[in-house]
Amino acid sequence: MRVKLFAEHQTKKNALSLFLLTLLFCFLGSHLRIPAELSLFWPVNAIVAAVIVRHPYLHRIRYYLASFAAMVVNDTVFSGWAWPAVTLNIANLLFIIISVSMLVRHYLRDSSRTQLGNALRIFPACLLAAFACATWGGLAQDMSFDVRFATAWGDWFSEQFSTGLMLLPFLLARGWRSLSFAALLAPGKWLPVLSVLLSLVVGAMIGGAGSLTFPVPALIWCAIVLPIPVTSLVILLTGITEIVLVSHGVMNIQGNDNLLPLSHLTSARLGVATVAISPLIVAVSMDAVRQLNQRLALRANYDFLTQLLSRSGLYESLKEEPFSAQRSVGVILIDVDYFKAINDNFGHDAGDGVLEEIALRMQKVVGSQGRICRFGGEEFAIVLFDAHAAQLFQLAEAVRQAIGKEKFWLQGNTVTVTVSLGLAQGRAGEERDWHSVVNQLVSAADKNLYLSKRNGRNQTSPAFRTLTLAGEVA
Ligand SMILES: Nc1nc2c(ncn2[C@@H]2O[C@H](COP(=O)(O)OP(=O)(O)OP(=O)(O)O)[C@@H](O)[C@H]2O)c(=O)[nH]1
Repeated sequence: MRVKLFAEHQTKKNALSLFLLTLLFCFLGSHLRIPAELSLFWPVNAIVAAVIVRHPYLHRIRYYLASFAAMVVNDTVFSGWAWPAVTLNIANLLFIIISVSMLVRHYLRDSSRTQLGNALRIFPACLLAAFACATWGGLAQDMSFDVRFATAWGDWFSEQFSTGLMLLPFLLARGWRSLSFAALLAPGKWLPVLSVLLSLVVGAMIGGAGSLTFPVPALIWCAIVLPIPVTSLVILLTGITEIVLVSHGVMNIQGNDNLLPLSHLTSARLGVATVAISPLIVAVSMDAVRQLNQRLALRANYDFLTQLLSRSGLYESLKEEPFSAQRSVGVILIDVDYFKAINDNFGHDAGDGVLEEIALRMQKVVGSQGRICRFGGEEFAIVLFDAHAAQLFQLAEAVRQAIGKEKFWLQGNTVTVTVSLGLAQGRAGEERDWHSVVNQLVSAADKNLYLSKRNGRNQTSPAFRTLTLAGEVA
């Protein structure tokens, strides 16, 4: 049974749940204090912010006050603070209010496909929220604990900014339910996670300023192969581990007393190298995306069966043809005669074979004179630029004869296959691109093709003596 902590119209339940949730994480956060007044980790602010962003009806003053009350209670009871419990927690409240205000609208609007956009918004939200929080917290700590403002500000800012940046992407990530845990067990998926672990160990052994960056390439590898929710979890755990290792002196970023006898400079150099590898990994992944796009474009622009241009491929290729209102363009539309009978008598595969063979024969005849495209089903089109009407007609006749003259071999039978053709020719005139010119010529050629069919098939219409340049298409 799932326990729902929040429901839209249950004010008391929502306030109590938020109070208890805040109290629980404040308690945990307080016990991470080492040994000074402030915590090593203060996850409460990011957690409460994420809860409110996920349940936007909690974005109300009363719920912020419930959360604030829990923080004050925790500090009063467990730390014995009185006035500082109020002043310091206003800083925490500022972080929550500012980050929620900057994220709540986008979170509702963004679909799971725009998770990246979501993640990118978290950066400025954490920056501003941490800035405000650190400024108030620094002043409050200066007054209550006599700590220098600059030192306190630095502590607050770095802690809130890093904790927010680590926790919020994880807490706001969508798509957990659609994850397949079996798929995550594939070596390709857990190897990058293992690399993150190894780089943390190596970082701890080498020490020095560069060691913090060692997991970066492995994290980018995770980002490339793992789903966003899992990547955000790995990033969160890596960040927490590094902070804990540094705070406990295991990862010595000062460069002294490291486990291996390596100098400060060696660590820095290794860190720089690690940072340099990361863009390379991103570049490799971008290249893979580009190749995929090219393959998809190729698939859309070419007909799988005949390897001729598809209809969209034809129109796409027309964009490369220099446009001029004076140039003439011709269209030959070709339709196989009684093709249904071929399918019915010899089967669909034999029909496919005929289409492939027709494509080959057309390519032999047309060569580089024009563009051939499979226009659909058993219909083809040839587009020819700057040709006279006579050339267009002669090419159409050559195609018709190349197909009709030599028999086709179908399942041990020789079969004559013929085609009917329709022609149209014109100039751009008022039109602004070849796409619309050719479109209109195809309609005209289709009417002529119908004439060829009606007059007995295996012929070209109009006959040469009646084919004249149609003039301007428009
Ligand atoms: N094998 C095969 N058949 C196809 C393909 N695309 C369309 N067809 C078939 O082509 C046939 C076209 O039939 P119709 O439009 O009746 O024309 P037809 O039999 O060629 O007769 P006419 O055009 O009037 O001479 C249909 O049976 C379609 O199923 C394909 O890719 N492969």
